[in-house]
Amino acid sequence: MPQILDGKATAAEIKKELAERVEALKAKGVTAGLGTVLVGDDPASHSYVGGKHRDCAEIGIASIRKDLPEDITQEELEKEIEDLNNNPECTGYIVQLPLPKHIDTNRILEKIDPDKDADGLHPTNLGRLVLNVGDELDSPLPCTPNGVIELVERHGLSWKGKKVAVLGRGITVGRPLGLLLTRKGVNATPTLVHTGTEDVDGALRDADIIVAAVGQPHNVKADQVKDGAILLDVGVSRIEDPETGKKKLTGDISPEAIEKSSWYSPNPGGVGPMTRAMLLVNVVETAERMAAEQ
Ligand SMILES: Nc1nc2c(c(=O)[nH]1)N[C@@H](CN(C=O)c1ccc(C(=O)N[C@@H](CCC(=O)O)C(=O)O)cc1)CN2
Repeated sequence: MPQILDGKATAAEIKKELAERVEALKAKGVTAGLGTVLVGDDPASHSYVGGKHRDCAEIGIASIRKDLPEDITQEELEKEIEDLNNNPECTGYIVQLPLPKHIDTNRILEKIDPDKDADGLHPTNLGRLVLNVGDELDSPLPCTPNGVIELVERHGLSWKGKKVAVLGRGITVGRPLGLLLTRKGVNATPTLVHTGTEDVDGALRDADIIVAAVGQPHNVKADQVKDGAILLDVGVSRIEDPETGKKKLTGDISPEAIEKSSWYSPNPGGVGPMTRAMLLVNVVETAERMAAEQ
């Protein structure tokens, strides 16, 4: 019977720890403040950003919210970014992804002040992750990959020496996760599996741990998973529930594959809540660095 990697409970534990650090910052006269930039009307993005602000309120972090129209120009959006760079009440911020197609996302990410980058997606911070394999990092880590690592470790499991197949090579999950897995404190051996991979089945069957982040419902099948593997389900899809006829969230891993695992993260309730918790970690750590420099 597979055991559950409980993201909700683990995120709650992390938030409790962070609330104490937020209080300690306040005692030093520093209030951490998260800014969010949300462009357009995508309901899922609105719901994620709403969740981020609720989390902040729960642990005493202030909120600055910029909800902007779908037809905003690149130049106007860059001005909004500049505004957050210069706002002392905003100690860290994120630009909710994806952005509309007419916006150059990489140029926007590059405009974020790397010292206020709460998502760890600025090229300087990704570069620090590439350059520094061994020592403690004093820069933010991308939230979902960091949440995946933490979720496994907080259940008493280790990545050390494990063969890990990461399904997907996107910028918010697959690519940075590959970098995190090879850090000296983690010491796993990742294989990035993507649309150009010839032997997908072989790579998955060989893996001790599979992280699936493609957003295709039940894409990982039982015959692709070795008995006792650990399965982390990151991708999200909305499918029709055959019993109710209503849309429901589901992950990339099929129920039959989960049956063969030793541990799995449910979706929803696994990596999603950890993504939110790791954002709070970045906001608190950024504010702590600012406080230390005062
Ligand atoms: N700037 C960023 N954009 C996006 C990121 C990111 O890390 N930074 N990741 C995703 C979306 N995301 C956060 O922004 C996110 C996704 C899912 C969840 C979550 O808690 N999901 C719940 C289910 C929620 C529901 O019921 O709708 C779960 O898995 O239990 C949180 C955050 C893309 N964009």
